[in-house]
Amino acid sequence: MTAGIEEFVARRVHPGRRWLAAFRRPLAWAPLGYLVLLVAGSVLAPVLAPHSPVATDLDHVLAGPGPAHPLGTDALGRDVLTRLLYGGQISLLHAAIVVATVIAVGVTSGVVAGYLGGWFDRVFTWVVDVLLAIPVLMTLLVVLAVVGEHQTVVMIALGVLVSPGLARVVRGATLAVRKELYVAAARVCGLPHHRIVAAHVLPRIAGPVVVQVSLLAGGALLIDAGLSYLGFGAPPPDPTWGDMIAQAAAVIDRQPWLLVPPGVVLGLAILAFGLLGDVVRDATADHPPSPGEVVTPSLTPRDEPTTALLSLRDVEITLPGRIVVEDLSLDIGRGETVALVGESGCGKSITGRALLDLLPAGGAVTAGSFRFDGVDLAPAVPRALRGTRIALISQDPVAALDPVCTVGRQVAELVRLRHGGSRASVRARTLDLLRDVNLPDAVARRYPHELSGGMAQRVAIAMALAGEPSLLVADEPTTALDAGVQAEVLGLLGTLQAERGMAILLITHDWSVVSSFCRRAYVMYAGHIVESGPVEDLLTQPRHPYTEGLLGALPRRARPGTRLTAIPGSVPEPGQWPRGCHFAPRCTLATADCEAAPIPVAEPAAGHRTRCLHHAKLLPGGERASA
Ligand SMILES: Nc1ncnc2c1ncn2[C@@H]1O[C@H](COP(=O)(O)OP(=O)(O)OP(=O)(O)O)[C@@H](O)[C@H]1O
Repeated sequence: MTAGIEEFVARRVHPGRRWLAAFRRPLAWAPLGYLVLLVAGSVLAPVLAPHSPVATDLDHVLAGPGPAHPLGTDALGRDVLTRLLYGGQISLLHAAIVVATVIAVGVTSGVVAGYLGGWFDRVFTWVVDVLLAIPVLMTLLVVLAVVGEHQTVVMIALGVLVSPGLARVVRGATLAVRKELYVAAARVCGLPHHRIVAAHVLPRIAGPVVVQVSLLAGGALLIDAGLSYLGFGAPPPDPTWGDMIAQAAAVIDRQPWLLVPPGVVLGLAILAFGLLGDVVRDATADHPPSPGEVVTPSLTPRDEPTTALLSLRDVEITLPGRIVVEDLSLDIGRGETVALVGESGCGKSITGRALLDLLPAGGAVTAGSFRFDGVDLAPAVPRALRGTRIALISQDPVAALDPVCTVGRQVAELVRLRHGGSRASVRARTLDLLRDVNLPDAVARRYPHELSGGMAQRVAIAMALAGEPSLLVADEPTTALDAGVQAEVLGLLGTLQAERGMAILLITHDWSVVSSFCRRAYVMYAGHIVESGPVEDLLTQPRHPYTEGLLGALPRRARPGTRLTAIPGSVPEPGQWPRGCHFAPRCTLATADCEAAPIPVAEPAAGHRTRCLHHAKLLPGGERASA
């Protein structure tokens, strides 16, 4: 495993186990236990309290702790312990109202802004900036002046005023999760947004949210006590902790002890919320991974073209400010495996993503036609097709899996979405899918970090198969795997394809994968398809100097004693392409004509097309052959 992958996996240790580990420490239980005690004491105050909270004992005014009054009495002879217990009812309820409001407003708006992005996010950021500039206490005093007698409204107002801080944290965390491949994979699989948020976003941002909320709860208790202290709290005679502190402060010279019980209870409650936040932060921090496993390979490629399933004609794909794919025409038959091959940066992945309407932000198909199963799909693929008729697997399967869900749950989620049915039937179908990709049932209980690269890719394939797609876009599905596992995964794809009659667009830069797995291939260079045809013809008789150059650089095709040839230069960036042939600046056959105007596509042999004016020179006996 490379350092990068280790690092990646380290971020993906399942949080459930971390939380269990974190709560094994006494430090974690102490604050939780204290808060549970406080809540229980307040709720059970009518049962536990030795006196009524308003009963006065004028014979024992400002008494210290004693048998009749374990924590003493206040200036009116009321039992301090009783008032502490009852006071918790109001103080904790107020804190709970603030927390509930903050969660409802802050978490909801933060998640929506982070997940949707775009104009909503821009408006959200602007509003949050404005709200953060408003002084909370000053505004609260205005609210108190207007609706001071309605304490619930005051607490809701406090929640709204402090929620922008949490909303900003939540937005940031959601933005990070939204960029994860498994969220893109869930979208590709057609999961609705609310399900993606519930299943994949919220569990990942739960840590920061709980930390923030626990700190806010402590802060809310403090503000509530402060308001009571200032006389804006619940009206007498109902006790609150803040009110008790205010009364104790008034007689501090006569009975300093009176300040201790409410001060300690309140102080410890605030400390407990803070410590709880620390525990949650530790629980959601990164930990080292468990080692993966190794699987063994076998290869059984299949490829039988039938009638056209997908046809692209003269397609142009634009990313912000530049065209990245131009004049692209491509056909894939039903059940056919077609390769899209070329150097890095030629536009292969962008083409594959356009088929699923998954272009980067600002990207669009800006010209051409796009037919799938006889239906014109331009300018974009309907979302309903994603994950059902057209599915995607990528080169980083672990990143496409949600690290906090078991494999079984992730596959089952898609099975339920696609086919519905009872719990038992979803489970049976899930296990069938895993068996189809040669994974044992036990894998359903594992988390993504417990899988080897090959196993993770099998799971990704199982998830892609859940919708029973007619076309699978496989974007470098074996690049991250070692040679043996690579062959095994390709073999599996071949078997599944033969069994299901599914077409595959295999995006790769590896000619050995092309030759062992596909019968037809499209060679892509700098946004153009420069050559296409049967793989055998491309390998034995390339009709474009770029294809020839790629093949000439393959070590296994070199004759002993001869030097490997490499194509000089590098692929030009979009926007820096020549007007005519994009390959001309690197081509040894190029003439002035090549750069003068766009090059028409020629078909020198049936089904074998090239975008080269000089393709005849590559034939045996041609200029290149005799050179
Ligand atoms: N998210 C993006 N934002 C801006 N430009 C992008 C983005 N993704 C790709 N591009 C650009 O689009 C062009 C084609 O990229 P693409 O990823 O399709 O190439 P590729 O042939 O698949 O290469 P690789 O095998 O390295 O993925 C490149 O110039 C690349 O810089």
